[in-house]
Amino acid sequence: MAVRIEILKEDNRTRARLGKLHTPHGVIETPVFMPVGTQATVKTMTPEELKDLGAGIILSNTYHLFLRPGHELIREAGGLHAFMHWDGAILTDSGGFQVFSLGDLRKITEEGVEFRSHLDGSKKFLSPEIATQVQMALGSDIVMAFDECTPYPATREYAKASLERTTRWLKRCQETLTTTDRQALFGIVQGSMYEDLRKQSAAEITELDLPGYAVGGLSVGEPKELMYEVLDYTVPMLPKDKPRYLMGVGSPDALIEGVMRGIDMFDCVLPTRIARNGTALTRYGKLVVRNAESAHDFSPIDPTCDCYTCKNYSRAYLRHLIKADEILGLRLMTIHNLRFLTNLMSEIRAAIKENRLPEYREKFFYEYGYLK
Ligand SMILES: CNc1nc2cc(C(N)=O)ccc2[nH]1
Ligand SMILES: [Zn+2]
Repeated sequence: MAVRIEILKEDNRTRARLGKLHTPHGVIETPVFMPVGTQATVKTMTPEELKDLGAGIILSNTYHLFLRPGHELIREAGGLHAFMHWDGAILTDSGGFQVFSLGDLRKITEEGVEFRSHLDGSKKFLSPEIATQVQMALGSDIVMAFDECTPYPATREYAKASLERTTRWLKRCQETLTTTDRQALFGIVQGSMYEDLRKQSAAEITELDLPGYAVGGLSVGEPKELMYEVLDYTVPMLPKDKPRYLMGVGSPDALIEGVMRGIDMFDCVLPTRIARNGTALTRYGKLVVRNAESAHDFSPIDPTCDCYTCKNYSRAYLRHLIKADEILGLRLMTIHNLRFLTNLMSEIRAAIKENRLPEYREKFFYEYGYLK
């Protein structure tokens, strides 16, 4: 079954859209934040807990599963859904980004990328064909094209050569897939921070009439204002009737700004990663529960939050668990941060529905402390 988006409403003052993403493993309301489950698990969460938190789609990483336990084992298990007991939707990244940021990079050729595993230093090779075949073995619902996430900053020359190779690699990914499976392949627009190169990449990628498009090459160290500027001119280059996915984003403010600019899907490791080191997201900004200020604070992280953690545990107890390196601390903080984000996204969807997204942004940014 093809992956497609049903646009329910276009905001009248911004580029935001309210939609439903139809996938072989369920229909997901958009805009949506996808929790990251890099190694076939959203760290410390059971699939049932993820469902209770409101998650309908998660991201998993080809690079990590290719290295361990290997895609053949997961195929043998009946695919990633069966292997990890998750019956919601799964989007898999292609491994391109990790190869450039995790593996000990050896060399990029037209054929693909040779690298050393970050696990044991052994030589590995990923190509558009291999990355696509791995994702098919995993049985993911949304397959990301094998691309080069152009580093930041990049010269125009490098960015141009890089985006053109990404387009050639995308065509090779497409050729690897059967006609049916092509309905799961999302292309990724590159072009770094150059408007004309983004235009070239978007034109080349959208020519292939894919089921969805990602904006890549962002959240790679550039200032947030620059990311927003690139989105301002790049998103309108993408077809309105297809899902738009902003990779690696983000923080609450970036989620709202991305939605305002027409993005439907987001993923980011930050909320679950900072949870495990004791930082909670709240509507009033970040709360570092491991700080001394929480030691005698017997109130919840956020009294307005409906999550299991805020209903049953105090900041003092969470601080104790985190400082004592207790596993329950990792779990309770993750539950809160994921629930915070699914609540944020449903508040954003309600604001779009009721034509009050700009006002919602103002209120959120003021409370969150972004507008002094
Ligand atoms: C955390 N930032 C981030 N930027 C990304 C860009 C890509 C990409 N393929 O351009 C993939 C994952 C990414 N994660
Ligand atoms: Zn909570």
